[in-house]
Amino acid sequence: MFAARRALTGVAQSRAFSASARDLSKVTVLGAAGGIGQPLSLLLKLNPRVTDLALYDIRLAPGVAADISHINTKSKVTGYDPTPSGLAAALKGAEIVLIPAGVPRKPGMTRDDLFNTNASIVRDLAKAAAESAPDANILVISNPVNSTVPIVAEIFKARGVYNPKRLFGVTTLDVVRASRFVSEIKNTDPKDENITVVGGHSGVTIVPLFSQSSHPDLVGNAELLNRVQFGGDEVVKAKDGAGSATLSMAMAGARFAESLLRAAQGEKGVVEPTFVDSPLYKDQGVEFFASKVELGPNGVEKIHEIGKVTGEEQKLLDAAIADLKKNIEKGVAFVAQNPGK
Ligand SMILES: NC(=O)C1=CN([C@@H]2O[C@H](COP(=O)(O)OP(=O)(O)OC[C@H]3O[C@@H](n4cnc5c(N)ncnc54)[C@H](O)[C@@H]3O)[C@@H](O)[C@H]2O)C=CC1
Ligand SMILES: O=C([O-])CC(=O)C(=O)O
Repeated sequence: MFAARRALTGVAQSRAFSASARDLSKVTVLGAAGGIGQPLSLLLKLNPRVTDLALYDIRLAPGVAADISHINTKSKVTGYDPTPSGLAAALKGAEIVLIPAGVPRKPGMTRDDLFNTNASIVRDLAKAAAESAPDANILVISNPVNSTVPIVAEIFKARGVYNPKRLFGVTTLDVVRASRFVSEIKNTDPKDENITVVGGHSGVTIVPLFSQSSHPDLVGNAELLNRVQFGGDEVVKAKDGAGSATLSMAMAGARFAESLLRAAQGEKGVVEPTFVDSPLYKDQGVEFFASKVELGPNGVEKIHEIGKVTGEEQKLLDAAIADLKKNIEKGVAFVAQNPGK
């Protein structure tokens, strides 16, 4: 009788837990006062799936939070002070942690030129996340993504809390751009253009697979390929020293967070492109790779195969793999040589 009651209580408790876990979604933004952080936080405040929005930055997060908190949606918004305890409190209980902290490019720079500054920023934030939110989905936006994602992985591994299903490099902007650029050429609605983009998030590591779209004739369109691979440069140039893409990136980051929340709340078949710990090219020494990933309550549910590609696309993939390997190794070596405090 006692055992039966205990068993029943157990069921009731786990139901209660999953019900409340469904209802409560804390999302934390690290770097929330920046060019991406502010509009991203705004979009998250407009998302009814987010119940608790935690904003952290080394400057201005309480101000941004005060501003956003006046928006008449239900979620609670809290801005945290730039202290270790502020950071820990921002992270505690988070289901999703988005990291757009770090410096952006100026004209003439590559994303890799940001490595020296951003690697240590991401490393230190990852340490705090491993400590205070080890089970959260970590979404890395800070560049160079091809290297900052391995940095987070190494930090989590060193602390024994690495879960490859919950670490994501955000490459959504590459598919957002690809669908928009194709729609401009084809005079279609970009929402109908599903362009698969695989690889990583810089230059030649960004590989659109037009042969798998409804416009296979676009394979070999050098101008379009260049625009997709170097779309970020277009914005850096136009902003003329004042930074890189922020608004389109905020939209892409908010879309990815929304997809994760939908999947966590039980929706099936939610697929997003993302840079994850992936088996696809491990035999070639590439530990992380962006491809279509089905999301689920545990994060990564299924990593899609690349599928059929043309000879031309295979050449692009080969070039991407060579660069990716170096970018990933650079992140891993950084943590080994600079473990920090
Ligand atoms: N994954 C992607 O597709 C994209 C990535 N990015 C990258 O996102 C990053 C941020 O770009 P923006 O928002 O334009 O830069 P930003 O300079 O406007 O904002 C960065 C924010 O990070 C904050 N920050 C710096 N160190 C921090 C720390 N230790 N803890 C918390 N916050 C910290 C700064 O105070 C600032 O508010 C850059 O590295 C950029 O290259 C940008 C566009 C697309
Ligand atoms: O180009 C940059 O430096 C920012 C970025 O990652 C993008 O816009 O795709």
